[in-house]
Amino acid sequence: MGGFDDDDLHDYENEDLGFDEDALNDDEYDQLYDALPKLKALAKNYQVDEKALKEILWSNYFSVEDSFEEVKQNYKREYDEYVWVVPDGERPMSKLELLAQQRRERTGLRGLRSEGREGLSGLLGRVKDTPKRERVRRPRPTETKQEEQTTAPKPDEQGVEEIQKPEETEPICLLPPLPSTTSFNILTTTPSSLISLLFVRPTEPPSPLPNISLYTNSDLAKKAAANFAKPGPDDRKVENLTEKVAKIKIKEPKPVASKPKQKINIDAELAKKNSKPNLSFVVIGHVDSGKSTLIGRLLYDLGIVDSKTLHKLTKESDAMGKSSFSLAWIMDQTQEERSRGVTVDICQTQIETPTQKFTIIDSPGHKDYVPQMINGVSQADLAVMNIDANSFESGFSNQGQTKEHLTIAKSLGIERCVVTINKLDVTQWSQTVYDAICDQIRQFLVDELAYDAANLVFVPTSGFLGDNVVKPSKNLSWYTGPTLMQVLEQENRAVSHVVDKKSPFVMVISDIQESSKNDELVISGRINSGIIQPGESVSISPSQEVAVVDSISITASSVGSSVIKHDLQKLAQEGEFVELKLKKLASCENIKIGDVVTLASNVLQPVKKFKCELNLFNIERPLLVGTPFVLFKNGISVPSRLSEIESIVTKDGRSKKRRHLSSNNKAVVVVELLERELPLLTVAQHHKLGRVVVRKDGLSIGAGKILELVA
Ligand SMILES: Nc1nc2c(ncn2[C@@H]2O[C@H](COP(=O)(O)OP(=O)(O)OP(=O)(O)O)[C@@H](O)[C@H]2O)c(=O)[nH]1
Repeated sequence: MGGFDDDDLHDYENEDLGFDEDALNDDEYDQLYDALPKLKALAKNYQVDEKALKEILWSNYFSVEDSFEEVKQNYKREYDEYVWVVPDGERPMSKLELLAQQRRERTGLRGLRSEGREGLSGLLGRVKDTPKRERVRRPRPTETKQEEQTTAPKPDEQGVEEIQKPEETEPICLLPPLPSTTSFNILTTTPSSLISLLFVRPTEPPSPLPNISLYTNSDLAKKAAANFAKPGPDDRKVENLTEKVAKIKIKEPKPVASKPKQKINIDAELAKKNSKPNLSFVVIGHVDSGKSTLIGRLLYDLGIVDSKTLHKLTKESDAMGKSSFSLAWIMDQTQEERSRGVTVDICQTQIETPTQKFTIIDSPGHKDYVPQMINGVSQADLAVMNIDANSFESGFSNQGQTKEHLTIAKSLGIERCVVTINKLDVTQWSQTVYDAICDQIRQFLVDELAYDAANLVFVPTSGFLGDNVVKPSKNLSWYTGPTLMQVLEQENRAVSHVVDKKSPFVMVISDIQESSKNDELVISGRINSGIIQPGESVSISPSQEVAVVDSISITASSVGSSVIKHDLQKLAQEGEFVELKLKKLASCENIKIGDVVTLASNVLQPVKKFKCELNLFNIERPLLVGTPFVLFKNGISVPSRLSEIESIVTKDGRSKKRRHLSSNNKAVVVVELLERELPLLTVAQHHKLGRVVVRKDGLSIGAGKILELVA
């Protein structure tokens, strides 16, 4: 793969890459016209034209079976009686075939095409060749190593991999070049925005975490070599990768003293913390479904927001003509959010009941703020999908965000989901409406996203009036299940797990507060794995800055009290949202949101490329090697491109070569980050941090699991 600059990306936007019939060599022409009638016969009941069939054959290496699979996936079937099937021998000729026939008539040549027709072999596109001239055959991915060795070019045959003598000896006369085929448009009949993901249930459990091993200098090379030592189906590629991974250079961090300030009994401290399970949940859903109001109501009814505060917010919202937003303003705190009545960024708050702890993340529902919503989901264990019962269809349609949010949540490793059917006051508390919505959402979650039905809970609510949020509702007499708060307590117990204190410490920075001192900074985020104590030294990737953790604090409110407490911690553990005060930094400027903090003894090396299993949603244009997109990871976005398509994975688990990716494909690909390196973990190292979302032109087009890091 050669270099790729910004100009290339702009060029790509206006260019149709991929199939060009004129560029086929003779061998490919033979294969195309051998396979085309067979594919046409199979696809006769599908709304697909001949040009598209040719392109599909080309992209599937002329395999009729694979091409037909692609036709079935991407093209509508039409009723037999509407299809006028012309017998092959009588059908009108395409422009290409007409030219070929003219040529045959002039040369008297016979070709190889099956079914009694003369083939195009040796005729089209090669017309400028003289009969004596040797032809070049391009390599095919299915060719074996051995074949490559026997056909390896000699030094004086640069670029020529196999020399074929022409079989025909008759003189070939020249024809004008064929008009070029320009468009590559095989997915135009695909519904444009239906989001649907073929999700394969991960084999590893969602939590607790598998052991994460962050590699030190020599570990990395050893581990990579060991991983790749076993022979695989694609040995040659694996060997190359091993070589690349082994060459990763790891910067040695500057030595910083790493000793906890205080000697504590770690097990006792962890036992104390774990006596209260801790759940982080994100509220997602279509714009205006009532997410902020629902959270505001929860906080108010738990006594965390007092009447005085709510009264003040009601007066302020009244003054702005937005009185219905008073509860929402508990979470929507910025001027922009309040004046527009729309949540713009995530807002997070921690609360503590007598028996449990919760982190609540409010996310934006507007389609322009999906990146912020992705950030919120990546910090949560559980999603609460909030549905507006009064306008369910607009949120659930392909233009709405309900399906997109659910798809992203599942792709980012959220295995449990609570669905609140909200604003039921507007539907006169109708059970029929509630049941119908539950059925549709359940079907989507189970059938399309492969959620386990046992991990889904449905709750009817009115956030505005407070029905069934914390207090049971008198209006919902037909509902006998738990309130939303009771469901959250059940879920907290279900997801809680014992933290492995030996897991390496990893934390993604979600916020930074500057300090008046040059070598100090306060960073906050959720601890993704392991434990940390004041006094220990940390490394921050990608800059590899090192610092000492001076103090650790947690900010939370207790149920029944509106006082917000900032508690200093002797130790912090996985799952907690913390503020770390860092000292002795050589430079604060290099530290950014999305950076990854590890212990200084476990440096995480940033990379520019990674291999990943990419699950595509419904997309309008095929993805080809070189296609640019934006990668979302750790709360930041990075311009990237598809660097290599290794294979696509069929529904029955077989892998196939393919030159492009289309809707709902699952593929193993290599992604290249274009502007900066990122510190990444594979999905085997961390179930959640090893996942990415990709977007293009403002739409989420797919999600991936990182399989390997490539230098
Ligand atoms: N009738 C009724 N109205 C509600 C309910 N919940 C919220 N609303 C109203 O719906 C509007 C939007 O509420 P928000 O809480 O801002 O909605 P949101 O989902 O947080 O909005 P975004 O974050 O911008 O997507 C406000 O006018 C609320 O008063 C409810 O249960 N019943």
